Amino acid sequence: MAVYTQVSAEALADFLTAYDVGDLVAAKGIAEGVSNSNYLVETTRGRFILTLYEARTRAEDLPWFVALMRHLADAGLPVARPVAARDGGALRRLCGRDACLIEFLPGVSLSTPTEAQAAAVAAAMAVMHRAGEGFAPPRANELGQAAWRGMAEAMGPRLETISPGLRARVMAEVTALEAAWPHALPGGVIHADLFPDNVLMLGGRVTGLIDFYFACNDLRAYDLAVMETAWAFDAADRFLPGHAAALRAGYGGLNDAELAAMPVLARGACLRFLLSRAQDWLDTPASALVTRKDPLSYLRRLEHYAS
Ligand SMILES: Nc1ncnc2c1ncn2[C@@H]1O[C@H](COP(=O)(O)OP(=O)(O)O)[C@@H](O)[C@H]1O
Ligand SMILES: N[C@@H](CCOP(=O)(O)O)C(=O)O
Repeated sequence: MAVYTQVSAEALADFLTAYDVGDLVAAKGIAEGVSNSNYLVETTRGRFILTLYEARTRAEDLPWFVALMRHLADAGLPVARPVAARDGGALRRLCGRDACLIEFLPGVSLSTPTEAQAAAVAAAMAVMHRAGEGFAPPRANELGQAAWRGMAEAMGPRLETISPGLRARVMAEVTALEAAWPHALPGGVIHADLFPDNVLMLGGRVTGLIDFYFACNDLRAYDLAVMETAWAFDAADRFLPGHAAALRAGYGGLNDAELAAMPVLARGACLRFLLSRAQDWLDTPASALVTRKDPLSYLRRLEHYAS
């Protein structure tokens, strides 16, 4: 359960007075998520998501994320709009954190998506990439290829406490990807974390693309590669070729260079999530109500591409 910051009913009711959203009826911490604290808030006027931003999300990036969510919602994508307070601002402070009240979207996250559902989400990603063309300024990917060596070195020998040999394997992969990374592919605004738990669906319809807090400018095909590592493996980390093919068909329009680079991009995506999961594995405070994700699941997926 991702609730790092506990919000009392009194503090929440007071927070809501800054908005024209009615009075507090109920609030519950949300079980899903890893990075930030989220509450489902019900008021006399409807439902909202309250997000309190934790350490990994930098305060100076928040206006960019808010602007991007609005830009994509304006373009017709199923992206939640941050709610403006009476003073016009979308970002406020609550319990010592930056906080945002966000439109609630219908739908559920899938644990075992079908090929058709994967294709529908990849198609939505392609629309999102096109909608991002008009969005500026660019934001660098802080967890992109250039960051991986530093992330790995910062954990250093502690990687061995997760699994013996992990440090050497990670460093070898960092080096291999530094040599092989296809920097010249088409770039743009990408989501960078479009896992099944960041998509809401009703049947075959995509009703929500959420959690834009890793969004940035990077290679578009890398965004699809991130999706492949998350949507095209089963719970035992076995590759699902039908899902991978459905993702590429749903996205459409990859050029030859992008198609040829997909295995390298997918290795990079695996390394990125292996590294961030390892950080969380080693650093999550015991008091946090959060289910840490298994870094070694992403090592097994990495070996699929690297072997
Ligand atoms: N706009 C929204 N509408 C409905 N549910 C949402 C919305 N935003 C988040 N959620 C719910 O909250 C959960 C955690 O949100 P998420 O942004 O993924 O958190 P984190 O940043 O911690 O990963 C999601 O899995 C979803 O269940
Ligand atoms: N999708 C990542 C976790 C990132 O956390 P999120 O809750 O912000 O999506 C992973 O699976 O490692």
